[in-house]
Amino acid sequence: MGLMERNSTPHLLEADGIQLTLGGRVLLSDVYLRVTTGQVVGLLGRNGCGKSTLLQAVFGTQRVADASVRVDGRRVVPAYRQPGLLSYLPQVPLLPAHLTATGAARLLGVDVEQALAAFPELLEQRHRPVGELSGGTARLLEVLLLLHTNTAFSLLDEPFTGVMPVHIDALAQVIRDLKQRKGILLTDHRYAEVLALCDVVYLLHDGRLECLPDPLSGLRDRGYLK
Ligand SMILES: Nc1ncnc2c1ncn2[C@@H]1O[C@H](COP(=O)(O)OP(=O)(O)OP(=O)(O)O)[C@@H](O)[C@H]1O
Repeated sequence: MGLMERNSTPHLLEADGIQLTLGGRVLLSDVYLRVTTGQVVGLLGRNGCGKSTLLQAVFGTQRVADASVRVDGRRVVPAYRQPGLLSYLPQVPLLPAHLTATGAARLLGVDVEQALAAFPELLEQRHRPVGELSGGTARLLEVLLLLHTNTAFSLLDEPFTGVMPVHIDALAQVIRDLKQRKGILLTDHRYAEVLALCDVVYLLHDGRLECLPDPLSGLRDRGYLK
């Protein structure tokens, strides 16, 4: 039984003291990150600054010595092993080309009609292999399925990439609706969409993670936005 079935009380996901050197470069050195259920949290930073690596460190597929990832104060490393805790959407395509949306949803324990309800044209294609969908449509499908998994938290690496603007708006609304029952940590370079959607915004810079109290002016002051 997953965290979400046990009770409807809020949960807290924390990553703390994540230090990582890759290829001789200190990538993550001073990281504290928290996400609660009911929140959408954004993670921003330049290309190559380590956002994907940080998501993988939280999920547990990137091994980090002495990583402290906690749920409700209890250490869970690797976190992916904890049933009902995390779903993770990597930056690269996730679903095998031969799988249909219906088949993928079944594997993930997701109700496909519910997951795709806001996108009728995608729902109509639920019996087609993913490999026959356009790149942006396949990405949208992956994001929707991962969001609808029965986990307390979802980690999404670039959910908006390749998705057309009108669908990004609808997807943002799905995320807003779903945060009633889960916490969502996402990274994306679509800053306007991220700022409009997120309750909390972190900036990763030179290995340090900074929570921006006023994201718009914080990003402008640091030269990330004009
Ligand atoms: N196994 C590895 N060995 C050495 N360097 C690595 C390894 N994996 C990733 N890197 C490097 O770590 C850095 C961070 O990569 P990462 O994908 O986490 O960045 P990112 O912030 O998600 O970037 P983007 O916004 O471009 O997706 C990059 O410079 C990358 O080349």
